[in-house]
Amino acid sequence: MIGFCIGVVFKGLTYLAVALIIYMVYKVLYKPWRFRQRYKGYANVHVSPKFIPVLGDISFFIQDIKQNRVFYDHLKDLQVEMTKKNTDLKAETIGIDPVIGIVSHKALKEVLDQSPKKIDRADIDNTDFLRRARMKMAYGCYTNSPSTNRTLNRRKSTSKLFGMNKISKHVPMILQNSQRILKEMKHQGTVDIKGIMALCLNRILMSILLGNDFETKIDATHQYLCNDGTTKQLDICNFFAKFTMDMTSESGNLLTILFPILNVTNIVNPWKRNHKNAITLKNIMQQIIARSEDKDSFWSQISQLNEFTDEEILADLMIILTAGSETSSNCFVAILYYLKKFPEVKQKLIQELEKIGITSDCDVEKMITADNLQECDYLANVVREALRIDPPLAFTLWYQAYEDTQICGVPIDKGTILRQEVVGPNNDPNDWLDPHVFEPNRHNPDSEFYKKSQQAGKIANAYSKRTFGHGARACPGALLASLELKVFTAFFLTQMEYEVEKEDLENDHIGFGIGSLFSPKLTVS
Ligand code: HEM
Repeated sequence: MIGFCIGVVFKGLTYLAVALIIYMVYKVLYKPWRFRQRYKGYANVHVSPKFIPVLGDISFFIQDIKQNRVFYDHLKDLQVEMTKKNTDLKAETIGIDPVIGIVSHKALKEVLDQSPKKIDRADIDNTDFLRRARMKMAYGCYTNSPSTNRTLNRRKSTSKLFGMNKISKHVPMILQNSQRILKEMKHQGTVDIKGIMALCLNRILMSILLGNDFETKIDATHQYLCNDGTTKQLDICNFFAKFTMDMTSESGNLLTILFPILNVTNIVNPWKRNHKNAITLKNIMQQIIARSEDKDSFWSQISQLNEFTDEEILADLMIILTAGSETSSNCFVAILYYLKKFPEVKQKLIQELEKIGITSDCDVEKMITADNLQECDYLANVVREALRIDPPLAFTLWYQAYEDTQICGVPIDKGTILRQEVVGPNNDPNDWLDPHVFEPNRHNPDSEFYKKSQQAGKIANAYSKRTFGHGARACPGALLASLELKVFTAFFLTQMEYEVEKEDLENDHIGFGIGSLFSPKLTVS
């Protein structure tokens, strides 16, 4: 009897092993190989020269990191190559999953013309491989769904609150948080600027979304389950920041790429622990919402509409919190870095700010106002230039073909996943003169640099600027992000002295977009 049972178990295990091998051969080797072979036949599609099983095109990102370059640096070189060859699309495998990158202006225009009927935001929640960490943080949010009427109404209800007239009233609160962070920075001396700015942005967004009294309505700290098995007591903003970091590393976990089922079921660590932290975070947010007296918060305004369920609003606020913190904070780090690297730009900016009275000894609350910042054209162009040269997201979010279609004559099957390229086109030497130089005047049509660019035939159009995406699902937070960046720049530039390490300043392949391992240490005084 025992022998019989062992035999059955052995047979079962053998079948399981064979099934696993067949699955791996099909998914890891055949499917990505087949995808590459198919698109190699099209002259206007870029396919990387070598087939690398398991990692696919992720291997190029890893190579960059090994060479002390920011992980998306190779995309700038690749863009030069692709433009020369009139490439419209890129067929790449992200790990083992095939993805089409929208490269040329022509391809982007064709995609937008086919949206939302044929090509639209992917059904992220219901596509196992797309439902990676960051998107999973806000399961059920509108961002994870194609553009149905309900999705668009949800998007509209929050986007309305991001209009200039609504957000400019937040300038004093953004300033207060900047002052609080500056105090913490001065106290620490040398700071991890990316981490500390992300914290600042978290506080700002929590105030706007959940209520300006959010810190007073909950316990001071909450138990966070760390990935080394220990626990930490963290306040809500540090909780959120740590959670975002752990979710980022979860999305890069090779097992997540090979077995998306782990990512969906959350039954083993680190997925299990991250999932428990997600539940804690949601509970804390629910407590704040229930207790906040701020009738002007996004939560209050949207729930008063009585159009959406509490679950829906909470998921949407969660994705806004995720989408709006690290993006803006990383871009501000890029601004601080580039101002040190290009001191003549910093000088010019300080002169412009001084002209309207924003100086080191001014009353910042009186002088740094939405109206005054509106006057600062050079400041606006500094922000635009940072967003161009080092966009926080190297690509847009995921899109999907909902019918068989074509882009620039290339067949795209129903179900294909797509995304718009950002960092390459933003730095394309075909459109931009000296794209690696931080030159705010390239955005000023009256400047000498702009005229020189035009004479050299470098004429950037809307599709050369991809930082916030294009189309009906482009970033709804662009105005808020730009305003925050202007306030931070005006405030921190005039209220502190800082030094960036020489090694970082001399590295021409550095960048601070999401996922970058670079975080310059700043010495603040
Ligand atoms: C410098 C800062 C930011 C950058 C560079 C940025 C960039 C982007 C990009 C590239 C997308 C994808 C667009 C697409 O898939 O076509 C996106 C989507 C989104 N962003 Fe931003 N973003 C920033 C700040 C913000 C802020 C401050 C908020 C809100 C407070 C925000 C909220 C969102 C949301 C909700 C989406 C999803 C839109 C949808 O699915 O319809 N972002 N962002």
